[in-house]
Amino acid sequence: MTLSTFTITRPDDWHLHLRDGDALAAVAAHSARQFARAIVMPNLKPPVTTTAQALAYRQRIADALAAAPDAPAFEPLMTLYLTDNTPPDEIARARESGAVHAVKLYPAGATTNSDAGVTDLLGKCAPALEAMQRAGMPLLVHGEVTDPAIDVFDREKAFIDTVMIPLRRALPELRVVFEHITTADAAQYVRDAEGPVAATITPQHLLYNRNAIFTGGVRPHWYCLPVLKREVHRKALVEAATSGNPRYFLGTDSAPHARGLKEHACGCAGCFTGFHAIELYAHAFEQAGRLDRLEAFASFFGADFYRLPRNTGRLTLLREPLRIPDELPFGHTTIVPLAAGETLPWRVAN
Ligand SMILES: NC(=O)N[C@@H](CC(=O)O)C(=O)O
Ligand SMILES: [Zn+2]
Ligand SMILES: [Zn+2]
Repeated sequence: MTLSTFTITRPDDWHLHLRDGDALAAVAAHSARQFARAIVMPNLKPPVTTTAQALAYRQRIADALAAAPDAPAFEPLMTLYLTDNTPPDEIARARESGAVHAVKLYPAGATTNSDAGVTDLLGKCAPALEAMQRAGMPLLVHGEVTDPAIDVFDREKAFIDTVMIPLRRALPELRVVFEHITTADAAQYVRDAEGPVAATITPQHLLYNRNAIFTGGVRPHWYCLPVLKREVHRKALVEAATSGNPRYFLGTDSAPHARGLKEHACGCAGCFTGFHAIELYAHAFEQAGRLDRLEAFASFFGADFYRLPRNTGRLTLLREPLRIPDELPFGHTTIVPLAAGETLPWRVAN
């Protein structure tokens, strides 16, 4: 039987870039329309490295939402940007604030606004990591090595071997989320590893393989990091996301960049899915014949990992075509959502 409506517990987004200023004002309400809460990434310029900065950023998000007409209630869950110099005290302050829910590792140079990131994780960050392990504060990981000698498609796998395994051997009780996994290797690592480890999976990595970046020409709106991989990896991610294993949960990695900075000689990495994320996931799960597993992936497993209550609100999807706009307003410019101009089979009911 083909469903015509589909209702789930209101989902959360466990990996979201909201940016700041005009960009924040342009994108925040899109996420609030779908999600009750989101883990908000700290890679602003300058990065959010202290609890005081995280609290100020949280207020700017609240202000942006208050200014947006009819944005539903939305709770930003804040994060800190780990640096070589993060003091253990800052972890204690973060925990006490009740507003900071995780600390993000960007290997220096790995991705957008990662210049202030970590150069030597166990060498420089051991005091902060030990404090996090004690406090039960999750470490969120952009899991790619930055060695230019390693092929860009192999950087996630190399990260598992050279960083993730030694990290988790040194700090076995540290809670770790392997963010935006893109390979069968990462899915398998997370499935089989001992201890408190989980992973987020984006809609683009469930729906597309790397051919999408090169279909008839170079397609910058499909370029994100970690870059899309081969079909065998996409299939493994679909298998993981729809498996019912609570270690895998929703994190869009919606990463807005102005149109002109994507369609550029050196285009920014990041797919903007904040407008239509849950519809993209619904499409991916339905294609896999597992729409019944969407709710736990989107609304239960992340909250459980973060030790937060599950949401009580609901979100209804209608089987009505959603044409993805060619572009959307973005401050003084525009932004192009992933798969602009295409049509999805589900859309969120108003
Ligand atoms: N995913 C991306 O391609 N880009 C993200 C950074 C990140 O999550 O790595 C961004 O902030 O633009
Ligand atoms: Zn990342
Ligand atoms: Zn991200």
